Amino acid sequence: MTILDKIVAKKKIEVAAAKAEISLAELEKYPLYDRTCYALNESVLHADRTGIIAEYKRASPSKGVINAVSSVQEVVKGYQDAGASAVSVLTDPDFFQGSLADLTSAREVLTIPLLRKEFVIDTYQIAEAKAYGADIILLIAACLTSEEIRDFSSYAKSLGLNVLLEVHNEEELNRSIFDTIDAIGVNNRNLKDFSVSLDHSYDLVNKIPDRFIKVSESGISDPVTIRELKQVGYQAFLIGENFMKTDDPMEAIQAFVKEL
Ligand SMILES: O=C(O)c1ccccc1NCC(=O)[C@H](O)[C@H](O)COP(=O)(O)O
Repeated sequence: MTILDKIVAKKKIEVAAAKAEISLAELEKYPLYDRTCYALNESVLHADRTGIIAEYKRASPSKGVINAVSSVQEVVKGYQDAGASAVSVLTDPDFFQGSLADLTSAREVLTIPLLRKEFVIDTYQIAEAKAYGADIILLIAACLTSEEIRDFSSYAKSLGLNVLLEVHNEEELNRSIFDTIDAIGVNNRNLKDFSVSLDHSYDLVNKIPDRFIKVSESGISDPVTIRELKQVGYQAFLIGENFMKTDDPMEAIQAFVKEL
């Protein structure tokens, strides 16, 4: 069983428990559910922003605890002030020590798009994303069928959310392209064995149609890499650990941005 299989198995139990506790009808009455989302493409293409989607990440399956002390509001506000185009907040409790409360805390201090970084396997989680403050949902091709990607992205768009599709190889890309997707991210990390290689981004960039925002995800730790990825066609860059592993993620992103 791969780590992704374990995460998805646990997620099914978690989603069933959430549905039993709070119905969809109740979620739809949450104050944040009734709101216009910030547009990911506008923020990424905005001249004053960097293209960085900066992630709040306490822990991960590959690294264990990364940062147990920095508060979510302090960090995401620092990311925004440094010029991030969007912020990503992990909401998985078991493998990443995240929560929906983190998402709402981030929403309270942000005026840029907010991604619910989650393993979505059910439309209920998409409604949750809206109700707890996200503007963007992630659909990971490695744990979804083509039909699920079509249906989930269509439902997300009906709620006014932005959709980021994550792929790791050409097979996943070719079976996952729908007009209800806004951005396509190439994950440089293999979610089955944790190996990281930027070659995945370089290999796939020209196979992604230009109408989608192109995002390179994971394993980015050097501003020079951003310049190189921009040259081949990427507009956005998902970075977590490089900032979160420091004592001061706000200072770390500022220093990084100065070198771009
Ligand atoms: O980060 C992990 O160990 C991981 C393991 C299994 C599934 C997903 C995982 N990470 C999620 C992500 O995609 C990253 O948090 C994100 O792309 C940022 O990556 P990084 O800059 O390398 O922290």
